[in-house]
Amino acid sequence: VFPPELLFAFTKLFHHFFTCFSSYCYFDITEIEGVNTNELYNAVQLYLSATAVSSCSATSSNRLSLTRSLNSSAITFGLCHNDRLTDEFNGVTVVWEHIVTPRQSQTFSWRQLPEEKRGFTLRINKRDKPYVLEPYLDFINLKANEIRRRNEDRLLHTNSRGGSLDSRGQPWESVPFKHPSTFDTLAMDPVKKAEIMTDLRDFADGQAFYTRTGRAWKRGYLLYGPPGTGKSSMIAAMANFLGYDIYDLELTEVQTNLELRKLLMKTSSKSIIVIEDIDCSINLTNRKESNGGDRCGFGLLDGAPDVESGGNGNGSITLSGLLNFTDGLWSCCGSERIFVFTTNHIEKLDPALLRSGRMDMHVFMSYCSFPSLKILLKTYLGCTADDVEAEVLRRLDEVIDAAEMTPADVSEVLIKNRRDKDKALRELVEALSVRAEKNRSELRRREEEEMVAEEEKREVESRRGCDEADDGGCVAEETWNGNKNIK
Ligand SMILES: Nc1ncnc2c1ncn2[C@@H]1O[C@H](COP(=O)(O)OP(=O)(O)OP(=O)(O)O)[C@@H](O)[C@H]1O
Ligand SMILES: [Mg+2]
Repeated sequence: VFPPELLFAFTKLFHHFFTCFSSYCYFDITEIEGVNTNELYNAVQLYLSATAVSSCSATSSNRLSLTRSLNSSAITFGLCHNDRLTDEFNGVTVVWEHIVTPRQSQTFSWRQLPEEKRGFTLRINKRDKPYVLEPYLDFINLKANEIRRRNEDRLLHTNSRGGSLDSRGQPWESVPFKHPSTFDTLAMDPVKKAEIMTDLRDFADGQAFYTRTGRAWKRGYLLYGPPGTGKSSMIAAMANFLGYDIYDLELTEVQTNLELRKLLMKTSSKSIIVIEDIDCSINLTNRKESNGGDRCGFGLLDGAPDVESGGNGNGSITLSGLLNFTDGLWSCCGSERIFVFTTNHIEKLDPALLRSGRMDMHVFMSYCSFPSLKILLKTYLGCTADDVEAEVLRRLDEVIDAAEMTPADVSEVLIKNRRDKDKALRELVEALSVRAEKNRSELRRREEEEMVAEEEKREVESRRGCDEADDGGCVAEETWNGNKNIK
């Protein structure tokens, strides 16, 4: 009945009247501001998605919307249109309302806008506003970033172009990281595994501790052991456990210490920086030429010379360059980073690289032990120790250590026979027994060889002793005779 102008004026007046007497203040956070997406809207949406699912009863209805964005493996929950949610922060209760209204027909815009106008309205008591609003919004941003990281798939970065930059000024190339390895599937001693998981959790939650103790927020792990014992799988499990990205640093592609430093500066926080096979990631022949005769190239190996042509770190990668990379001033240009080095030969590495502060935790990845075998049986055959015949279990326990088989070899036997559990176990016992017998006979052969060598050595020594004794005897006699003669 009202003409539109009058209705508008009336609404405005009512709103003004209402605001004057209301004890609440309202904040509108619209999805699009002008033509730009409002970051705060996205943050609030993510934050409320976590709050909504944990407190479904706090919403004004029992309905939540579900979404999954492209390439994300996580599902997010959201408030339905025009729904409300009550939240609490520092003892203050606030109310969120999700408001969706149809957009008026568009005239011209540089950007196609959605058909609906979406926004959140935050209701706070006026007396709480001065001390709650800002910290609450900061808190929301922080939580939203955490959720974003959890929802997004991990990224695997690599420096395949060495240290040179692409058109966006990035030295790293990235692909989605979808390695399925987790600590549940990793076969290793459960006590050691729990220790590593606690260490990682303490590290991730340890910002205050690192600040208080004046340490850079970083940690180094050295994974060492024979090939196929799960070093790379462990790195993937670590990344999945913490939700960190991985930077796989190919050292052979990096030419200078400066490039190495630039690569480090371009890594993000909450990431794992990996150098695999650190003892042999260098092409010795190429390095020999460019280094002008440095026999070990990078000088990473124990006792190798640390030649730095030019003296300013610009000539080639050196041990000192790598040491600074892991524990120098530049290593803390970001935060919350883990360095992981892997090697098959720990004894070849320079002690400086292994010291605490650089490699804080040394993890030996061993041949398959009985506890590790039980984990593999569970993941590959879906059976626990109780499902396996006592005699078979006893036999496995008997031969597993002597067999010195890697988890990679054991899992190969299980993969081949995964459809027939009994056959898999039979073949595994067979393979382990054969390997154990081979190792034992090899050991016997070596012991016999050592015994023979020892025997020969003793014989030679006793013959030499005898000869010397003979020689000594003659001399003594001669001397005696001589002396006697002289006498
Ligand atoms: N401890 C383990 N737990 C579960 N699976 C393992 C383990 N060790 C090896 N494997 C299996 O064997 C394969 C090889 O393992 P991985 O690449 O992690 O070994 P590695 O120690 O990194 O070997 P290398 O020293 O040759 O790089 C993987 O596909 C993995 O499935
Ligand atoms: Mg590996």
